Amino acid sequence: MPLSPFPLEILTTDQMARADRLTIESGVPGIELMESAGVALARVTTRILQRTSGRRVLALCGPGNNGGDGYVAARLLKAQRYKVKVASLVPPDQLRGDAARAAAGWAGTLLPAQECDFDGVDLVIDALFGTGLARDLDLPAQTLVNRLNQWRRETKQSVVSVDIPSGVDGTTGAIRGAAVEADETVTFFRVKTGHLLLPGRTRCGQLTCAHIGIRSTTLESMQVKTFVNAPDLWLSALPRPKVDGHKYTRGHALVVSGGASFTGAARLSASAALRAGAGLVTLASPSDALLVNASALTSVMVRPADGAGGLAAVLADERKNAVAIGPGLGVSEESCRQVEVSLTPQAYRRAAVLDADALTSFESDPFRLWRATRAAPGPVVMTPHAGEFARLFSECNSDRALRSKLDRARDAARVSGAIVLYKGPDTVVAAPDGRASIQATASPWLATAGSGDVLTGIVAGLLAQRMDGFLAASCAVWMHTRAAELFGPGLIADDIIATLPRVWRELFGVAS
Ligand SMILES: NC(=O)C1=CN([C@@H]2O[C@H](COP(=O)(O)OP(=O)(O)OC[C@H]3O[C@@H](n4cnc5c(N)ncnc54)[C@H](O)[C@@H]3O)[C@@H](O)[C@H]2O)[C@@H](O)CC1
Ligand SMILES: Nc1ncnc2c1ncn2[C@@H]1O[C@H](COP(=O)(O)OP(=O)(O)O)[C@@H](O)[C@H]1O
Ligand SMILES: [K+]
Repeated sequence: MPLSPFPLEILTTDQMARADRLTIESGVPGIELMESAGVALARVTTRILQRTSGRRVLALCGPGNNGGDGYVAARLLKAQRYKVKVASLVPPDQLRGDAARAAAGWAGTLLPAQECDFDGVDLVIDALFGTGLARDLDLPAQTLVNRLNQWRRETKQSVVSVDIPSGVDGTTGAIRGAAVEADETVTFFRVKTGHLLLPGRTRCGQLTCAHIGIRSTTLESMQVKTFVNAPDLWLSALPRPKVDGHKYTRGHALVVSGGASFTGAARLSASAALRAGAGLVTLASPSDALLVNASALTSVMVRPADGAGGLAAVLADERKNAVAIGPGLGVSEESCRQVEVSLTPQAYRRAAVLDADALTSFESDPFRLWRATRAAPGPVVMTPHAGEFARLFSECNSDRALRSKLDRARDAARVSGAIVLYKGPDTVVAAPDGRASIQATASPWLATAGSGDVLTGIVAGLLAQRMDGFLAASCAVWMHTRAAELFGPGLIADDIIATLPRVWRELFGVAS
């Protein structure tokens, strides 16, 4: 299990441009960086060509430095006796700076991209646009990209994108008119937000991040707060049971159940909280659901609690240091009151996870919820999916073409004062202090009823063990995905819970 597939920091395109600039100012010539980028690109390309026994390469080169990388790789591949052609989107005399120097080093076939022919080509290098893409592709570029995608689908030949598939916005992950569908993408120094956020993520294919001589220290002045969600981010904060500990030192999570016909969701959360390591888990159940809950649970305790008053009575026990509320709760005024009770300021730092109906119940008055989340005594994690996010954070959700999921989640964290875990295949966790993580792997098997309830429980279990709220939410997302990856096809929500021990074994480095 790799601790992280990439270095942890994720950059915007502006931050990447700054890292380039600082490196060049520190004395490394830009052409050297471009040469290293071309070497990394040629290496990935050669690996694919050897695997597929391909020999004929077409490099599509654009007007900027991304095109420059393409020229360097073309030269290196030709030197290895591959049959290489370059097709340029602009007349080469329009190139400037390092890109012009790289193009001057190309001594082979050069055609206008609009006239290029994909027939007989084994692999295409997409070096049209990289992180300098500033607007939607114009029509000729869109036509070229669409032709390339069609050729790839029909022939099943490979496309390798330089830095980012052309047409994907490197910061938001949005598609600017049209975008290349790549089999592999080679980026440099650090991944960009647009590589990990949808829909850009689906265009990258296999993503690798190459070292080209930019030093990590260039990031020191930038205060990067966006991270790949991987064990490196939170492993040192992961709770471990202590030899001299007991169940109360591992925390006590309280999960709030819905009424008699909606109990399954909260039971999934409760069992997941236990598997995530909470020492004790209690299910607070309406009286009419007590029997069904009690008969379906063994390790989880069940206590009667009717409405907000009943919940307040159960929560009078300070040892219950994390609450999970929302799955199967029902949308109602009483649910709002139960959420407010869960977040009531206390002398001690009780944490809370709000999901599903705990969020939707505040749809008509989100500010009422923000008042409660802002006043809460401990970390609060909200876990909306896209629908719940749109309902609750309509103000943060505007300008979707310009503002990424990451930006919107950060705004939501700022207005609510809570940690926002915005679900989806590209789950973002954003904290009010500006930290954010993006999950870099996804398992489509998670798209199954109840998997969100399990995630809520995992977050609650980690919070009960007093893990930092942002790290607990990020870790929960990773464990949830990892369990789904390990289990694979056929997964239902219960299987995520059953697979958590394997995930723990991996994290603690114990052979299974
Ligand atoms: N600056 C550096 O030191 C390094 C940069 N590298 C490469 O340089 C790339 C960034 O280079 P650039 O900043 O030159 O940017 P790009 O090469 O991504 O594209 C910028 C060029 O495209 C034009 N352009 C932008 N959007 C357009 C659109 N929609 N339609 C038509 N033209 C458009 C711009 O006017 C500019 O001429 C990276 O992606 C990477 O591949 C690498 O060589 C590593 C080192
Ligand atoms: N296609 C997908 N790929 C990866 N993860 C997904 C996908 N679809 C859903 N998920 C994840 O599955 C979970 C579903 O949660 P949610 O929508 O609340 O479902 P439910 O309410 O049924 O539990 C979330 O963690 C979400 O990120
Ligand atoms: K590209």
